Amino acid sequence: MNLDVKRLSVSLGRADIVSDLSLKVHGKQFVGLIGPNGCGKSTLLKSIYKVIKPDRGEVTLANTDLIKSPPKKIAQMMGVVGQFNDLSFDFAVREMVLMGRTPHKRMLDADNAADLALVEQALRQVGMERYADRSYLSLSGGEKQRVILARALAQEPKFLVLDEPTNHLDIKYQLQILNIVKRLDIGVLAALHDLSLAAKYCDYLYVVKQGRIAAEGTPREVITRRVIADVFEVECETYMNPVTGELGIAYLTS
Ligand SMILES: Nc1ncnc2c1ncn2[C@@H]1O[C@H](COP(=O)(O)OP(=O)(O)OP(=O)(O)O)[C@@H](O)[C@H]1O
Repeated sequence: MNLDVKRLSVSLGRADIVSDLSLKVHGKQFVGLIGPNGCGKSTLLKSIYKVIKPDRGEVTLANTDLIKSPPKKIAQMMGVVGQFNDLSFDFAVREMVLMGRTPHKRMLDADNAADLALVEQALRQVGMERYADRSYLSLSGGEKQRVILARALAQEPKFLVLDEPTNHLDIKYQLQILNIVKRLDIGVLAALHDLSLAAKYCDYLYVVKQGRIAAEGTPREVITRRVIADVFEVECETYMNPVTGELGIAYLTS
């Protein structure tokens, strides 16, 4: 299932936040968006999952026009884990995750045993099965994040959009969540702040600067001294980690 964003522009208030931006996720690629605070990553993702209406451009997922399609049709294909997960009303954790099944149901359809089994499985995947009866609002930030991912997993998405999915998570759960997402073997577009995690998990990266793509390529192609200095205004050296064989980044700006 390919995601194709073509020449997308979004303005908020009077400011141009995303300008003529194009990107692609091919098939089951895990694609990362990296870039400094305020560069437009969330705005771009929100235009993809329909919270913001872009001024111009096209967004298609498997040839479905996401800008024109009804939200329910999109939710049958795409799961979303946004950046802020607070609610005005409280729900039990199990109810929250059950909401992931809604796009696959008709109005007034009751939840069935298969739905509940998917919910239990999703909660187990994120290590939250013991919290099923807890109130969602009583959870810590990291626990909420894992429940929101469980809701997206219960949705059985064919494509996932993640906005800083490891925000709030300790290192165990950062790795666990990204491993779960990677193993789903579906297309993923994720905004990530941690460049080492982006390098470890992403097949391809887009670097966003002031609402435009400043660089794109594999992690080794784009996480370079020059790009990091240009986009993040931080001096660094990159190296091959001798223990893991992965790309390492040593930050030198004091
Ligand atoms: N309603 C709005 N009116 C004007 N500007 C806005 C509005 N909403 C967001 N912005 C601005 O748009 C810019 C991009 O915000 P966005 O949340 O997309 O950035 P981001 O790259 O996701 O940042 P972060 O890494 O901090 O999450 C920011 O400068 C933000 O202040």
